[in-house]
Amino acid sequence: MSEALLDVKDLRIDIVAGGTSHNAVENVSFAIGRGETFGLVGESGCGKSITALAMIGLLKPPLITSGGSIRFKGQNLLELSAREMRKLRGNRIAMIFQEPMTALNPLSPVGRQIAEMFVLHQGATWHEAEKKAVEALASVQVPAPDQRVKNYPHQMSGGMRQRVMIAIALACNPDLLIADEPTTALDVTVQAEILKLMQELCDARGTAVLMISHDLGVIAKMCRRVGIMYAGHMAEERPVSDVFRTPAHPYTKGLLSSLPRLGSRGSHGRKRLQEIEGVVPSIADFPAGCRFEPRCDRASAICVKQKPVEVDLGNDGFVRCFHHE
Ligand SMILES: Nc1ncnc2c1ncn2[C@@H]1O[C@H](COP(=O)(O)OP(=O)(O)OP(=O)(O)O)[C@@H](O)[C@H]1O
Repeated sequence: MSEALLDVKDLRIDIVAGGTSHNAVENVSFAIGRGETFGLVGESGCGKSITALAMIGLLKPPLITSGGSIRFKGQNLLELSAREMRKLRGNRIAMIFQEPMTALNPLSPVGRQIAEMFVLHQGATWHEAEKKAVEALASVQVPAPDQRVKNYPHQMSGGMRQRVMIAIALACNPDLLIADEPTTALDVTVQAEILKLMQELCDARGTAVLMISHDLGVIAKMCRRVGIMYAGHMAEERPVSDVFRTPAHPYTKGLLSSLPRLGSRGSHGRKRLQEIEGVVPSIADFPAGCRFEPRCDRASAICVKQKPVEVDLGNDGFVRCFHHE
């Protein structure tokens, strides 16, 4: 990859409270090229969302970034002031959350919330910004956008609200869009429409996407490369096609074998992972060695004692496992 747009190196996030500290994310590294769509996948609680929040400077105590770097266009975001980060957020890096209702302001018409982006980041007047908001709503295929701009979030369906979130996120043509489980709260047909829309808009604008999901199926459709997280570690990171053809980490194998077969569908990630025995350990109980060791059928003595390091698999991929395939 030529110089990456985003380059996360050895990111570490700890939970520090009441005089104790627990590690939540450790040694997480990945890079995203300009215009590339990268997927981050893993079970609930593995640290996907807090990794994303760290990238836009929205991590709040007790969570703190305690190591590593997040370089965006060469600049380490962890060194920026709150003011500098505010200028970047929503402008060059935007984020779409799982539940638009919590991200949107319930007391403000959606058009106003879109317009705010143009005023805040592009110096537009409110008059100009409100005109642009209608165009932005049309670009996410909301019918009668000139009327819909006056709606409050509760007057819209879940799918329409998520379209509004996409309009807000893409208003300033960001270089990077972080989409954290953007369709999990929606029903299947709407999910597919929203993902297609997001992909088309980002492709057309050359926007890079960090797509976060518990669903490897969604990632496979949208992304070229994927990072598979387990209990705050990156287990494997590779082109999606390689992961499907030759999964290297035992956890990845488990994830793949619990994907629903064609024609069946499970809507909850947790159910799909039933083929891997056991549950993700809680943060306070992370094993000292490999964090997947208690659930792993290939584990040996070294896995109990030592943390696996990155093993280069070629073709821009690595795995962290002593007994990888
Ligand atoms: N504010 C907080 N205080 C303490 N612990 C937190 C806080 N937010 C998240 N955590 C913990 O950090 C870990 C990682 O959470 P995170 O939300 O990133 O997981 P995730 O992989 O995105 O899962 P999900 O798909 O359910 O959102 C979890 O164990 C979670 O309980």
